[in-house]
Amino acid sequence: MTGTTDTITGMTFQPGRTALEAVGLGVKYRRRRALEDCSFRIPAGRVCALVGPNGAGKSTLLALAAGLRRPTAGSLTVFGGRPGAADVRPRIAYLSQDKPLYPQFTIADTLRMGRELNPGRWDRAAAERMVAEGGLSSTARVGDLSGGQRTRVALALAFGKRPELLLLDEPMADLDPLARHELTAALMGQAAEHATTVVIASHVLAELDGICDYLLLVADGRVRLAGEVEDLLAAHALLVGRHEGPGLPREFATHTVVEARATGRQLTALIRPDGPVPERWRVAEPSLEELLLAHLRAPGAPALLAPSAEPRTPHRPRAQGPSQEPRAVA
Ligand SMILES: Nc1ncnc2c1ncn2[C@@H]1O[C@H](COP(=O)(O)OP(=O)(O)OP(=O)(O)O)[C@@H](O)[C@H]1O
Repeated sequence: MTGTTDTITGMTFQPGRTALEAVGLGVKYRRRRALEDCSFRIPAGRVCALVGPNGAGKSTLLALAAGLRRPTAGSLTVFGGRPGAADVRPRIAYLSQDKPLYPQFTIADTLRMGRELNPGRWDRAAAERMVAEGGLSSTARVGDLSGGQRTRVALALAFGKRPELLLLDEPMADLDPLARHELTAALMGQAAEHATTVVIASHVLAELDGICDYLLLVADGRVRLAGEVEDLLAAHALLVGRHEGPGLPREFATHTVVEARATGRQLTALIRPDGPVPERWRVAEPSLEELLLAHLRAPGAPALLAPSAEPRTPHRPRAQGPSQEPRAVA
């Protein structure tokens, strides 16, 4: 496999291949708009953080990518195909927030089901390792497990499928810190070993730092930031300086101000600099958490797509007809 190795994640990725591409993507639930005119691309082999406030559209986006829902406008493709298509679906593993499992099954029954549902691609060793590392007995009933233990079994099913695209909807929410740490390591190991593309929705911003090399920030159904974490961080600057009177300092006029906050006599601003910043400001590159928090607090800030996140398919808006109405989840 030809590709470049990421220095943070150790993963091999192929910048030319596209895992996910959205063009003018929209979803409406009856009258409610969950996603609107979203266009972005996630290159294959990336570990992408999907971030946004409650109700931003993250779960909707993951359900679309898993082929469980259809867009009401635009398109979303996975490895160039329709997510629900017979040749694409086996390449995707999706772990929803509610992690559906059969409570009456034992862990062994559950893994056997995984093997039967994924003939020819089931990685028994990976699935069993995931269960064993949690100290779980294969004879334990799923219904008797704690929330975190069920998450582990659900992840074992997802890993066992040996997916090319792993979609995780807040997978760590009910795990204790140690289990989170272990599962993150297992996830990264799997992803690095098999060059899996991972899209992971999470509200725990600190947890994403160091795991993810790609970012998709959505707010109010729209894409706000998309691209390599490194590039997005480098495109921003955190300024700290003296607050002199009301309003934004005049020297900010040439820059894009994402957010500016005054605390007493101090002003802290996250900007996208366009040219030099006067010396009176202390300038630092923001952390991922600072970048995300500033954008979450300032939903009106202009969106930014890195070149690698620009879709390659041209956007041709179509009139919406009855055939584009929402359909039931498969
Ligand atoms: N089945 C549904 N029927 C009607 N509206 C829905 C449905 N599912 C989601 N929505 C609405 O669509 C919008 C996006 O929801 P979604 O669950 O995708 O957001 P989210 O970013 O995953 O939120 P959270 O972080 O709270 O999980 C919200 O306004 C939500 O109320």
